[in-house]
Amino acid sequence: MIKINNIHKEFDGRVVLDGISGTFQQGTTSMVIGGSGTGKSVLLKCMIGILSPEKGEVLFDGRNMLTANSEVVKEIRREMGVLFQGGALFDSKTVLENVRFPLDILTNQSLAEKNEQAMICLQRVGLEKAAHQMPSEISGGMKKRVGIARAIVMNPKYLFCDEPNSGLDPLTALKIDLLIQEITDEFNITTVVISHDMNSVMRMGEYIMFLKDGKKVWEGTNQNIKQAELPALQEFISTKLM
Ligand SMILES: Nc1ncnc2c1ncn2[C@@H]1O[C@H](COP(=O)(O)OP(=O)(O)OP(=O)(O)O)[C@@H](O)[C@H]1O
Repeated sequence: MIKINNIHKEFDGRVVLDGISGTFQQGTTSMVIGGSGTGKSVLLKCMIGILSPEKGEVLFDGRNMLTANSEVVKEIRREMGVLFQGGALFDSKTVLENVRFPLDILTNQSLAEKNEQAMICLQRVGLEKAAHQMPSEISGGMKKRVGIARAIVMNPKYLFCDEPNSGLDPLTALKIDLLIQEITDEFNITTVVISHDMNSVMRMGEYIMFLKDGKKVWEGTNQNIKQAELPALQEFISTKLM
């Protein structure tokens, strides 16, 4: 479980996150949604430790990432998988080498062990046949799946996905959503997804946090989001479903 408490983040005196709190449960796909520039990516970066908020707590099963000693921070980082927007693959590495990369830098395993683990993850996302291809030779949806395989190669307890569907056609987007949900269930991961895509929100949002102007203005589930009476949320839903 990840709990965030009262997260504040400013850039040059401009408040971008204004006291965000919420709980992301284990084995659940949670979503952070909101319009452009409302602070979703900054929140994700504060949660994964790329940015430091001025105030607040980010608790990974009780361990506060912001005040923990460097050993604990390292331990939490090793338990995290991140799927970056656009996949963020290394163009000069093969698919297999991309997936193996976290093992290369974070473990002392032999090459054979690392390749085996990377292949298991590639099989899990249905891409074992593409192992020796270069990223430039595969489609956008396949790149996302490689990104997912890389994000799970260290058996993460926490999975963060920044706009996993951006740039994909609806059918491929659906497949990526299902894959993220299946993996979350199968490995009992605490998954946090940032998305603009209302179809994804309706499919995956077991817990949804809606941000507006750096504030959490609503939280709920995909079961009750359409009944929410907040005008800003209704507007967001109606424009995204058009
Ligand atoms: N490193 C930074 N320095 C200064 N301002 C930043 C920085 N990163 C983000 N911001 C500002 O913080 C605000 C929130 O940005 P953020 O990227 O979190 O929005 P978002 O909700 O993810 O939007 P989008 O859906 O368009 O990606 C924006 O006004 C952005 O310009």
